[in-house]
Amino acid sequence: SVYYEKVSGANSQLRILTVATETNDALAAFLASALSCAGLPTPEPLGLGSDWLGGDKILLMRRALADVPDDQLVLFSDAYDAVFLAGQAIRSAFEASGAGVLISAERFCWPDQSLADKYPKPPAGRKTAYLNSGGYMGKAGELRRLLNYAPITDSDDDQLFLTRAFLNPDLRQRHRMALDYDCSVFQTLNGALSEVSLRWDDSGLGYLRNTVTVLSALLHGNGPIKAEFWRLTNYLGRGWSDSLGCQHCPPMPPPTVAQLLQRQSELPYLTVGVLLTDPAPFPDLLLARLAEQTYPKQRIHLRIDLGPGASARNVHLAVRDFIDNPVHEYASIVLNNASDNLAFSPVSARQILFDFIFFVEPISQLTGRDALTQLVAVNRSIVAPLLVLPGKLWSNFWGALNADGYYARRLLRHCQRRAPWPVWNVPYVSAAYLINRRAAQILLKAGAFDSKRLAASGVDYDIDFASIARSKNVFMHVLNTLPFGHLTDNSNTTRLHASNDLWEIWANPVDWEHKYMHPDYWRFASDDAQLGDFEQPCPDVFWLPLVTPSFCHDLVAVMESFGRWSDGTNTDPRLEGGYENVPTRDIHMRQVGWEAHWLHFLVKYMHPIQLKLFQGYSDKPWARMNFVVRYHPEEQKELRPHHDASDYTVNLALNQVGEDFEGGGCRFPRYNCSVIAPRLGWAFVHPGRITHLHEGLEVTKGVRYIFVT
Ligand SMILES: O=C(O)CCC(=O)C(=O)O
Ligand SMILES: [Fe+2]
Repeated sequence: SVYYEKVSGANSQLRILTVATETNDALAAFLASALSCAGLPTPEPLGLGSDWLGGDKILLMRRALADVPDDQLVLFSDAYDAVFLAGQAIRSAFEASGAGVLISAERFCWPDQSLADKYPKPPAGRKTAYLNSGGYMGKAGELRRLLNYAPITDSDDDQLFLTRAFLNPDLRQRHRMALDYDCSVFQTLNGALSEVSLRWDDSGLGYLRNTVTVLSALLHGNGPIKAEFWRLTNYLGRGWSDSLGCQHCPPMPPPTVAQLLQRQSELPYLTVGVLLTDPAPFPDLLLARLAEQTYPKQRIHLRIDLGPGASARNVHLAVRDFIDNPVHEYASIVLNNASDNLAFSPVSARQILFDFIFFVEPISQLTGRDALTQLVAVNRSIVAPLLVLPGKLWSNFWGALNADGYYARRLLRHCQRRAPWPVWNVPYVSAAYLINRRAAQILLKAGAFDSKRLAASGVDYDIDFASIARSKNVFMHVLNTLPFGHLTDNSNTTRLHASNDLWEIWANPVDWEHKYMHPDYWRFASDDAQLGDFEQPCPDVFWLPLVTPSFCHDLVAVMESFGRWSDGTNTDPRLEGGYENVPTRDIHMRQVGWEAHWLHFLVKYMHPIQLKLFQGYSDKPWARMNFVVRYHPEEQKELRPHHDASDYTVNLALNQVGEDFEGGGCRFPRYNCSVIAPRLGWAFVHPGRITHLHEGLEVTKGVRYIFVT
């Protein structure tokens, strides 16, 4: 898609010829750049649909020039790594050069280095001593004669062919061949990156300044610097304006949900592929957030791949729950329980029948409900919503690569800023991205989805995928129009427990809080809240909304699957003294490997509350005893009056009176007062000693779980 408005009509005084065997994003960028420059005609691609061979470039040009009038000015440029920066300047620069044929110059002698000392010396201060065949211009008659100076076959090297002509003094003189040492038309970038710099003009548009010579008209990303070249193009050719944002981007705002629903039957079909093949923190949130996307589900074919990396019980439960939920109304749902060791799910031909494929990896949490809608609206080959690991310098795109194709630098200059349609061409995206059908077909053909080839290569699949996309000129973009969501860190995600997300309290605190902190907790923890805001069911016993039902459910699941409840006698080998004065049937947090996590919880979430409830007790809380108690009429049904060995005790209800059990509660005899209707996910907090003797009341039916600390 080209969104440029043509600034002026074609210039009959110049024709631009290029060779392009296939259409791709690089060719589109080349064409679009010409359209964005005043005074340039639309480039004419030669050779579309044919196979690529070096000598073809010369042969195709000879053929194309055959019927062009002799005095027609013609510019040839490579198509896949070049963009125009200026239009009118080309003609004047050519005329000023006085050359019959002006040829692009670069810093490296290639492909035959032994020819280097045959070259004439460049003017003082110029390092572009050697010929580059990616760009040249001249009158058609002159070019035709030059290109026919010797026979060439399609497998010959075009640069060598032109080099030999240039190094022949007779030919050089006859055709008045000159290298563009000043880069006045042809700016080659290989080896010159440190000598060009991005500048901003008065209207905020980016342009490139060559610090040695001049402003050039045609930028050529020759050699192995493609990622740097495409990075620069984000800002050039009216690509970015400081005030207006992305200029390559569609001028309209994205469609609203209402508009979408109106034209639902015209909307493209999507395959959404959720790749739960690696450890997946918060799989339930991931799926729920996907289900909350505004893009109409009737246009989405959902495919979930479960791989060995996601073997955790909670992942399977989340997927089961999600698929069993009938409200989703997807066009189809397929669950693929991969038994083999696939690193990356293959894309089937069937999926490519649809207009787009959206890949979602286990570390993507798409909280922005319009993400899919906007990605579809920008319709790029590959486009990723910008996702960042909260509070960390880790994102799902990279701004630059090292020589091995791995991470070198994250940031583009402006990508962190939201503006109308900022779409950035980047050398690597991951975690969540939309691929349009045309790009998917190219990538499929190139083997990007071939898991056997990938496994044999031993390369990480994201690195492999991005490098294939780059090699095929399938551009990867990152979009930053909305807060689309965030990444999770799954590098230490455990799969050992019944409810692994509880263990994510350090690695992924944002989602942890979303899933596990009671939504009303924050009100009580805020600076405004005071002692008087806490309900007191009994004197100096304070109600506190602390955690969600999910927390309660998950913790009970962990305990029950662990299963080694104490026997309720006074002998307790888990304690230092081996003796428990007031035993309960319980499991300690330490036994399930979640003690440090809970102690962290106390410091992070109980400390602010403690400061309000017990003025002057400003030390960070710590607890020796952290355990879940199970009361059951036939096991332990009550607990005799006692004091706790604590300054204060937190007693958290993990299930619900009336539903899960009858009876129970906690009685404080000194006040003749009981907390008999514990609220799920709420804790009551009371002093442990002296005044707050307390007892656990009898459970008459069912099972009561509490978490005491
Ligand atoms: O059953 C209750 O709520 C009281 C539990 C208790 O006091 C304890 O475990 O120390
Ligand atoms: Fe107690």
